[in-house]
Amino acid sequence: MAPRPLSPLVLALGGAAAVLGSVIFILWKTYFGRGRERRWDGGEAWWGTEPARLPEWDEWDPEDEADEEPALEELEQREVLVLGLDGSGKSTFLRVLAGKPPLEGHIPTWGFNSVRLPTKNFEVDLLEIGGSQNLRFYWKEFVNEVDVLVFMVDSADRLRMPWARQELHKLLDKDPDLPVVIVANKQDLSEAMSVVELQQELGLQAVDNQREVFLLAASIAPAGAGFENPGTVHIWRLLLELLS
Ligand SMILES: Nc1nc2c(ncn2[C@@H]2O[C@H](COP(=O)(O)OP(=O)(O)OP(=O)(O)O)[C@@H](O)[C@H]2O)c(=O)[nH]1
Ligand SMILES: [Mg+2]
Repeated sequence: MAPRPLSPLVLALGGAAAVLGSVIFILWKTYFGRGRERRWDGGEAWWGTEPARLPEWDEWDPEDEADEEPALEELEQREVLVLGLDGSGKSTFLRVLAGKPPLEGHIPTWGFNSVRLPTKNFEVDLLEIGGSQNLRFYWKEFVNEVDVLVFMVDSADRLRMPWARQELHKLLDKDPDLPVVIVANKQDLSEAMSVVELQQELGLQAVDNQREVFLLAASIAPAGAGFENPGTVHIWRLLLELLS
């Protein structure tokens, strides 16, 4: 059968997607500005619910970060890309880091979303690109631009775990040196997969063990009181460790 010409609607959507991709890319470049070489020396892959070499939860004092404040223009920049399927909790993570309460319900990100957080020695720019299917195509354009990738997973979304795995591996293949923090989010839900299950389901055993890949269990927006999973603070501490 002869190939059919693309319908005007498909062409229009394709054009819109291409324009959206360029807009995201230009905004990213404008917002974050400068290209920079990464500083990674490599390291060992590590698995578990607790990040290695991090201070204990109760040792963390947010005041520490504000002890000495160099002038803003002196601060170096670090870039963190936050990806993951739609509804996995990326916007919630950025909101909580920015000190805002999680939103009720899922409001999809139709483009990108960012937050800039100053620390003692550098500023951290976190960029979320929405996880809906039409935006996933653009993810790979950004992985070479950043210092760390956070890949958010809804641990209770068992049906779509193969999709999460596929997208994750595309990104891992795109940049073999990029440190990756995989967040096994929504551990507060009863149907959530454990990190051991996720290690299997996400195909992480196959990842080169010289690569820096971390898998952290978290409940970023816990539905109830009393949860004890490491959450946003632990992820943040690990990011600071990797970015230093
Ligand atoms: N139970 C539970 N719900 C969570 C958790 N984290 C986020 N959510 C909820 O999951 C839903 C989706 O969260 P978002 O942060 O909007 O997801 P997203 O990854 O930004 O989605 P897109 O922008 O569409 O890619 C919201 O209703 C959140 O409140 C968690 O740890 N536990
Ligand atoms: Mg979002």
